[in-house]
Amino acid sequence: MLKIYKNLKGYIPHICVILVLIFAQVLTDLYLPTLMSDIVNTGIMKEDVNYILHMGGLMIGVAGIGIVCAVVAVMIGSRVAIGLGGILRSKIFRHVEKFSLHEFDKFGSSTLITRTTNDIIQIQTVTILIINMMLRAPLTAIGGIILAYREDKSLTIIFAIALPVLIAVIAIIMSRAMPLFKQVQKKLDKINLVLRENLTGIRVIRAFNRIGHENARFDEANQDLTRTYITVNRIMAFLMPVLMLALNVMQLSIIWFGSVRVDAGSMNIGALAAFIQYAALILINFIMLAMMFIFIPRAQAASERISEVLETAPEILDPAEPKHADGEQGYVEFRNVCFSYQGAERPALSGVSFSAKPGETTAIIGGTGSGKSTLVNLIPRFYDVDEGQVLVDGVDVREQSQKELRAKIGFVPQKAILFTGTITANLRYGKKDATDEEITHASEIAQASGFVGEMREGYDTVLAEGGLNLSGGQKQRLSIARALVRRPEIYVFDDSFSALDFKTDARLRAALKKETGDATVLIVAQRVGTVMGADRIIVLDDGKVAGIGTHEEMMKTCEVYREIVSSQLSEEELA
Ligand SMILES: Nc1ncnc2c1ncn2[C@@H]1O[C@H](COP(=O)(O)OP(=O)(O)OP(=O)(O)O)[C@@H](O)[C@H]1O
Repeated sequence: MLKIYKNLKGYIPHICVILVLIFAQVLTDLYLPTLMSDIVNTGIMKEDVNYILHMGGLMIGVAGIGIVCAVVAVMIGSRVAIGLGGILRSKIFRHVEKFSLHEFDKFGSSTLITRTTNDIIQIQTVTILIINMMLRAPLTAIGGIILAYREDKSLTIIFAIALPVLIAVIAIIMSRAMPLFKQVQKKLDKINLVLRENLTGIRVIRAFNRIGHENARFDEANQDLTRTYITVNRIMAFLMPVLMLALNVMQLSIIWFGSVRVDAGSMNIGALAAFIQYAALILINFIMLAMMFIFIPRAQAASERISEVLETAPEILDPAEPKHADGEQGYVEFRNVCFSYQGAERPALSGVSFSAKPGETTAIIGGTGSGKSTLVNLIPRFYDVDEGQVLVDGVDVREQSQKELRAKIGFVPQKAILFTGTITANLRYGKKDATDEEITHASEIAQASGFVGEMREGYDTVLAEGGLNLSGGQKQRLSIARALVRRPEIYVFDDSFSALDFKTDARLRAALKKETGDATVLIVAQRVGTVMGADRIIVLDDGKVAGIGTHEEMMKTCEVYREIVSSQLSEEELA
């Protein structure tokens, strides 16, 4: 947790003010019983009404100062805690932005979201408590003991007996509750996971009639959490009564032994009244400290999870001195590339070599899982190769700045991802200053202008989260248009025509050919029809290149390609 609190550097002045305020409030809390003792001894015993009124007024004033200090301290404390939450959220967001896909794969997106939201809220809540209680509780308890000792030394023995017993009871209760609190955190994570999977997979769940199964899965996680919560609360239920019992026993003992001492003339009534108040103050602050320790383990778990994200170094970093590719534009070359995903048994790609030049279309075809997407993901350096080299414009991608490299590429991912906002905003995503003409032109080529024109708001139509209000094919076409607006040197279409019907696919490719005249085009496809016209077809089989050449050459020389062609023809013929 200390690591997390290093982020509070900018709030040091605030924290200093809070500490001063809390110190002042503790002084007022501790001063009040002394004033009351004076009222009893001097005012009431001597029936001096003026003294009572004077001291009563002073008490109200002191209490007022205490209240103001407490309120202002809580207000500033909350600001600091919420500020810390803001800092952490932005740090995680910025750090995660630098992650390579390997780190995303390692964490998974759902836990990254929980860590950025839920975990930070936990820390915020505990920070408010810590700021307000960490100093106040021990200071008041210690100050109370000292002042009580000053009022009457022998009566302080009651504290010496009661407090260790009390600490032992709190320690026993907490030692049982703490591990359960940690479990609660983990079980909350489980519920979040089930819930997220349910929300994102709702269509699949309904289509497969698995609502009952999912309900059972949720109920199991829910009941598990509820059971742990109940056990924790059962244990915690002892805390308050035990503390209240201790408070009452302590006060009873103080009154009993105190009155004996008053009777014997060794103590005055004022001191006894003050003593009772100090006892209450000490105990209440012990309770507060105990409460704080309930929340700390939760925040501890949350801060460990946050630190884990922040301490994960992104695998893909820019070189110290990035090289610029001068002269050559649009050259992509793979030299004996091998690549494996973390923890995978077999390499996703091995010994892949080919080169693509400007003005040429290179198509990549192969069965599912043969490594097509993996191959194109290496061009914008989403992952680093294990062996060999990927060169863009003659320079190894690892030696270029990621920004410069990616600026050269118009990437259309396999899953069309659009953002909440208008269609225009989505199409300008890769080129902020694109003109309206550029946008309509790109949409025409991507065969998107037709359906956009039919929408009531046209290009100003607001897309729902992830483009939910569009069909799969419409999303793909907008995603293609977004890449076209950029007019990059290299186009990468990762199975981007799969959701289009044959006619639209053909029209789009014909328009694309004219548009991408001088650029380098890489197309990943499943359909032979999409790749047939390419200058070069790379046939992948189980991560290895099974053949490279034109359609005609491949038909003659590549068995795997012939199999793909014949399987598709027969499928279409059968249909
Ligand atoms: N993020 C990942 N982590 C681990 N393994 C992965 C990951 N992505 C892909 N793989 C594995 O790498 C291999 C190649 O996957 P890839 O996505 O490149 O295939 P593909 O040819 O594009 O398949 P498809 O046509 O189904 O999209 C597969 O065996 C797959 O299971």
